[in-house]
Amino acid sequence: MKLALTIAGSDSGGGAGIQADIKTFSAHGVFGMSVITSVTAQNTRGVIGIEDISPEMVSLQMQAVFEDLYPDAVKIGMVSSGGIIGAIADGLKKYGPRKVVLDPVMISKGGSYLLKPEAMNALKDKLIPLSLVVTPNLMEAEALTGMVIKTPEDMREAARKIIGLGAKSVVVKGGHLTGDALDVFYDGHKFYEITSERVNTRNTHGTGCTFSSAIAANLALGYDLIESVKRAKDYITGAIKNSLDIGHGVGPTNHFWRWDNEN
Ligand SMILES: Nc1ncnc2c1ncn2[C@@H]1O[C@H](COP(=O)(O)OP(=O)(O)O)[C@@H](O)[C@H]1O
Ligand SMILES: Cc1ncc(COP(=O)(O)OP(=O)(O)O)c(N)n1
Repeated sequence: MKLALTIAGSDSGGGAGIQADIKTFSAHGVFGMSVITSVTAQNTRGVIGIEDISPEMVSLQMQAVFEDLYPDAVKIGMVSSGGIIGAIADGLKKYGPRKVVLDPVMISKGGSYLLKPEAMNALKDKLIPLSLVVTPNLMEAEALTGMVIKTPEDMREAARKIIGLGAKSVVVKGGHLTGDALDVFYDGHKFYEITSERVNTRNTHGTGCTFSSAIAANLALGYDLIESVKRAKDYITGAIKNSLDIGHGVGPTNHFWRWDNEN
């Protein structure tokens, strides 16, 4: 059995964060574990409350996981504060996992800050250099680079700049552009354009979480990085095509679509 760890926030509505990550790991046949950074009161309509876990408790959760169940891959999502980022960075340096996927979550679709603005520099300086791949959406790539991103060439330029921050590789996600859903992967040497048809749905809650945890699941299974990104793209496309019209707002991705289609 392969093991994957998510270090992220809890979404009470089950569509994003830890809950989306664990469902994604399970759908890949990977045993999921969690280090919870923050508890959000959230549903398909948005976030109504956030309470962070203490940095000390984040460190203890990492200790508990790494000193017994050492993960084959790690995904990092909502990290909220500078103190939590420091605790995660210290844990990563102490335990040394190599396959680390960083989804630099900043603001929810509804506009709530999931990363405190004053923690942006800590994310850049402490977590990006420890990651194998960073997966910003367009707004996150703009915040990391100071660029305005509107075209695939802008996405490639942003990817170059993010490699300049110390990332080993990057996927700039084009989910918020128009036209095909184009993601740009760059490993510092070569660009890959990974495209799918755009699914016409409002139910896209948790897309970034699902995509990054699918990359981590595939890395845990032993696929190389570019193959893991391609397989994650197939997974997220299916999860959006079959997304769930539940709740009264933006519904979540569906992790049971392969199972549903087979049964
Ligand atoms: N409507 C859509 N149709 C197909 N793919 C999409 C759609 N929206 C997002 N994606 C894909 O989902 C993944 C997550 O992207 P995105 O939604 O931009 O992330 P985030 O949730 O971090 O904002 C990317 O692979 C992106 O291309
Ligand atoms: C607890 C928590 N973590 C991350 C997110 C962001 O999720 P994401 O997949 O980027 O999607 P949306 O918020 O944009 O739906 C979150 N909302 N909650």
